[in-house]
This record gives sequence, C-alpha cells and structure tokens, in this order.
Amino acid sequence: MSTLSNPEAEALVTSTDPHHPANHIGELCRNFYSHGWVTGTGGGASIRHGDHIYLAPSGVQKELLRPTDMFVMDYKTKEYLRKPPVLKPSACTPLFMAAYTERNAGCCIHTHSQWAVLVTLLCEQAGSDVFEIERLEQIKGIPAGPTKQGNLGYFDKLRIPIIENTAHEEDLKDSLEQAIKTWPDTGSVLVRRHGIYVWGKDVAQAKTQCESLDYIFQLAVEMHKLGLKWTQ
Ligand SMILES: CSC[C@@H](O)[C@@H](O)C(=O)COP(=O)(O)O
Ligand SMILES: [Zn+2]
Repeated sequence: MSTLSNPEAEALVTSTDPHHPANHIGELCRNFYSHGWVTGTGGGASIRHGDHIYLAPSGVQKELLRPTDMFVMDYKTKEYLRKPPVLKPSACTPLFMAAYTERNAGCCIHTHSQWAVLVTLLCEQAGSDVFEIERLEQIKGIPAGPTKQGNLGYFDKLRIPIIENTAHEEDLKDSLEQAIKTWPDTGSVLVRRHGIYVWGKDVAQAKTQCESLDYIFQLAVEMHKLGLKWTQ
C-alpha cells in the first residue's frame, strides 16, 4: 500500500469547505439517516473528487461520520492514500466503484429505504425483475441517462432493474455491473429485499434522483394498497 506521508494524508480530509467530500459525506449521511435510509449502519455514500474516491468505513453509524473517518482511494491505481486505523472501508466500495468506472459518476448513494425494499417485494410477487411506473410528475426528477439530454419527461416510463441480494454486499458487484450494461440509461439499480444504489454526475444529481425515487417508491406502495396500477 502506498499511503501518503501523514500530513499529506491528513490534508486529504482537512477542509473548512462544507462541500469538501470529507465533510460532505457525513452531512449527507445525517440527512439520509433522518429519512431512515442509512439506519443501523446500513447504506452509505461515496464521492469522487478528481482522482480521489472518498469512502466511509464499514459497520459504523453512518450518521456520526467525521472527516477523519474517511478512506481516500486513488482512482487510477486503486490504492488507498488514506486509511483510518482499525477501520475497514465500506463493503459497498466495489459497487460504488462500478458507478465511477462504468458511468463516470461523481457520487454514488446506497440506501436501505423501506420503500425501495417494499417495491422489490411487490415486483417479486409479480414475478418481475424490473420496477416500472408512469404518469407521475416526480418522474421528471429522474435523469434520462448518459445517452440522452436532461431528465425524463412526464410521458416517459420509469424503469429500474432489480438484482437479487447476496449474502455479502461486495458479492453484488457482478450483477450490478451486468445491470448497468444491460440498462445503459439507468441511474439506479434496486437490490431485492435490500435497498437501492443511485448515482449521478455530482452529489446534487445523485441526491435529488434518490429523493425523487424514494417519493415514487412510497407512492407506488400506497397505490398498490389502494389497488391502483403503476402502468396502463
Ligand atoms: C445493517 S448491515 C448492512 C451492510 O451489510 C450493508 O448492506 C450496507 O449497506 C453497509 O455496509 P458498510 O460496510 O457498513 O458500509
Ligand atoms: Zn446495503
């Protein structure tokens, strides 16, 4: 491991700018905790800052993250430039890396939202590995994808692939990468009985997409309870 000398490594997580990734990941996770997205150590977020990938530790309370808890990986060499003692990097790291490598993402979020989980269960009951919904205004909050401009329109159908859960988070890597290839315009992948991975070109796009999706998932569950169909 080619870690930087201590002062250089500490400089990677020392900034008064609240939008510096070392500060921003903790702030995002505190926000996500209030939605119930990252409770009980589940879920998390990662940010790419030039050639530096910022990652949280594994198995810690994500709402308590401090800048000094952060791992920093060199994107090109995949070596850690900064490793907090004792801690291990998030088990989501290979999944976050897939979003950076396959989609040139600037931020990737993983939530254990109960609405996302419920939607995967309803799709399972219907024998489907794709969540589909249409004719909701909030669909306009979802980016149309790298091969298109802007966001989906009101008359576009939202489709999100669902992959099956595995015993260990890191074992989701191959199926997530496959889903990204099969669905070139998707900005998210649902994980059955587990949650969702959402990415964007930057933090704002990943976060607002995640919020729009969660709104849609909650609505979808309530629609199902009322006997209303998601698509015509
Ligand atoms: C409630 S434990 C959840 C973890 O196994 C995993 O699913 C997760 O999302 C977080 O992994 P972590 O390694 O703590 O970043
Ligand atoms: Zn998880």
